[in-house]
Amino acid sequence: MQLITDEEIMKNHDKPMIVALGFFDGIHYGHRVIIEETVRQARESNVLSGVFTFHPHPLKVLAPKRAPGLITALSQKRRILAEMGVDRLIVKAFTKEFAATDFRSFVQTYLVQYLKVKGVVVGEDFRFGKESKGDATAMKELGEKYGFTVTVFDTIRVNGVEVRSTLIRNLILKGQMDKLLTYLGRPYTLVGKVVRGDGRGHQLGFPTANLSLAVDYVIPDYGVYAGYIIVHGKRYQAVANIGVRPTFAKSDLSIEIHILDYSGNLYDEIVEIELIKKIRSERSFDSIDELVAQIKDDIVSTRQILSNDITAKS
Ligand SMILES: Cc1cc2nc3c(=O)[nH]c(=O)nc-3n(C[C@H](O)[C@H](O)[C@H](O)COP(=O)(O)O)c2cc1C
Ligand SMILES: Nc1ncnc2c1ncn2[C@@H]1O[C@H](COP(=O)(O)OP(=O)(O)O)[C@@H](O)[C@H]1O
Repeated sequence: MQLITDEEIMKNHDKPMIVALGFFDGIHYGHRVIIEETVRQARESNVLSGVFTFHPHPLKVLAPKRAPGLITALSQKRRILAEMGVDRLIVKAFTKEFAATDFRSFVQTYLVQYLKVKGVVVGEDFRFGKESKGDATAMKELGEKYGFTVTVFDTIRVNGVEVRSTLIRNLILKGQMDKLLTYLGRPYTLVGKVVRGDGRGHQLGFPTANLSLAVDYVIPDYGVYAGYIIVHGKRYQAVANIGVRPTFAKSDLSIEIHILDYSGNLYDEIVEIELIKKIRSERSFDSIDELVAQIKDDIVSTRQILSNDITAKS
């Protein structure tokens, strides 16, 4: 998959393309339907398939206080889209200046003049251009004017529920990872770098890799989760504590992962954790012995949960 960013967008691309437009945070089940249709149409018409997205999240620029936590970092979107067979990922830097572009000139300049778009695929709630004045109806009119097709999808439902990024975010916030799988189509995954902590994990007998997150992710409900960690492309069973470690009178957010049946140095490695199921809430223990006994129990629960895990890849 070819990545096209800012300056490269403003060139004349000669190969025609059918493009899905949106921020696509999470690339959840609904997004996948839109993107799969884009790839299908492109193959049928023998043109390139593309996803046109923005970075960072528009609200991060326009109203930072209202910006939601992210479900996917750009690097994750990139990998998922490549796996889906998308030919081009176009990432437009979202700036205040760009946000002031009239929706007609966005279409005329970016889609028609530079990208030679033959078709556009969007969800019914897609809004674009200055003050979000452009919508699906406007896109259809512009399609007729410039000669590209416009496919508009109603919001996709699963089990009668509309799948939206907000729904996914709320399930993460509530720690409902198993329910989330239905709507996201894969486990919630966070990318980060392993940094040094207080060195207490080894003393407890359970070393924990401390994750410094790559982006402002949606932070799951504080607690202990069974899941996996991916290191150098290899997947290990793991148990994660997400919270503030009240036992040690700490208050900053920490994401700590103990990897089952593993020893090795992970400092400075970029790793990915997949959260499969919440085991319990984080709590304060009266003694280290009690915490250690509970961690042992958490590990037993983790093994049991992962032995029944439908996402386990053998
Ligand atoms: C499975 C697991 C569960 C944990 N649960 C809690 C908890 O409920 N409350 C708490 O204060 N610390 C808990 N911890 C401890 C901290 O997350 C952390 O491992 C410990 O403070 C060591 O920190 P360090 O890596 O910075 O040395 C848990 C650790 C693990 C591995
Ligand atoms: N099974 C394991 N799970 C997690 N980290 C491990 C494991 N074995 C070794 N390590 C290493 O130990 C480090 C964590 O040890 P710990 O005593 O908790 O120190 P810190 O407080 O710096 O995180 C990890 O960052 C990793 O490099």
